[in-house]
Amino acid sequence: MLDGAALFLDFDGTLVPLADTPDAVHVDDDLLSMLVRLRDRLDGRLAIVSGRSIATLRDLGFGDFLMSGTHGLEFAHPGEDVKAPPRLPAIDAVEAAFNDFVADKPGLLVERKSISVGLHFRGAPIWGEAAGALADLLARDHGLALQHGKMLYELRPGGADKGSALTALMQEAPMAGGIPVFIGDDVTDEEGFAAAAHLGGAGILVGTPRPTLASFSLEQVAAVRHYLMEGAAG
Ligand SMILES: O=P(O)(O)OC[C@H]1O[C@H](O[C@H]2O[C@H](CO)[C@@H](O)[C@H](O)[C@H]2O)[C@H](O)[C@@H](O)[C@@H]1O
Repeated sequence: MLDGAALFLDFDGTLVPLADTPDAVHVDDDLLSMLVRLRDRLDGRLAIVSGRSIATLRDLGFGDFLMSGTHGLEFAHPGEDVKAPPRLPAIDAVEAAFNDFVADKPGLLVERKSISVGLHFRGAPIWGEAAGALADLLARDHGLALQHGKMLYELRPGGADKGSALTALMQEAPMAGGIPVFIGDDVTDEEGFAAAAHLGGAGILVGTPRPTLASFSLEQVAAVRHYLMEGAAG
């Protein structure tokens, strides 16, 4: 089924299971070597499209891959510099406000990212509503985009999403000419599903069924890995 595809892969919750904290995920060598084999079969048409920053994705082992990071704001080809907007002073102000908020609330976590900042409440779900209210207020005060995630609120510059990333990458080598297939699990992946469908391809939703713009589904990360492995083996 993947023959002819231009494959766009989300990271957290798609290639690796969700973990308690952002730093607790593990990328195994088997995953990386399988993705390399699959990319070879697809004549290079494989990209990682994540909410993570490209710096973090490179640290996790994806340095050799075409990538878009921070929900469509960053781009990088293997071995090349990251193309990204600058880190705004407003992001530093939000990070300071988030740090004040979490100071007396064990379990909450502030994730400093290259050009954005996340407030995680997986470790203290009781604070989810208050975290959302704060994130919403700060987004409006500072003119930033509020990105919803899984047990996460993230503030970032607007003007891009995973759909715009897919559309941009489809216009150039190596993705151009393929049929776009976007695999992801989160709400931030919905724009990717929509853009893939708009260009004649499709989205694949990972995880529990929900209203989605994806046309297909896979039930969990293990099923994604199996599906990709079969694609890599041909
Ligand atoms: O677009 P993705 O690759 O799925 O990245 C989205 C966000 O993923 C990370 O947060 C999520 O995964 C964490 C580790 O499993 C989990 O603890 C957290 O609850 C999830 O929301 C990452 O930390 C964010 O920066 C990404 O934006």
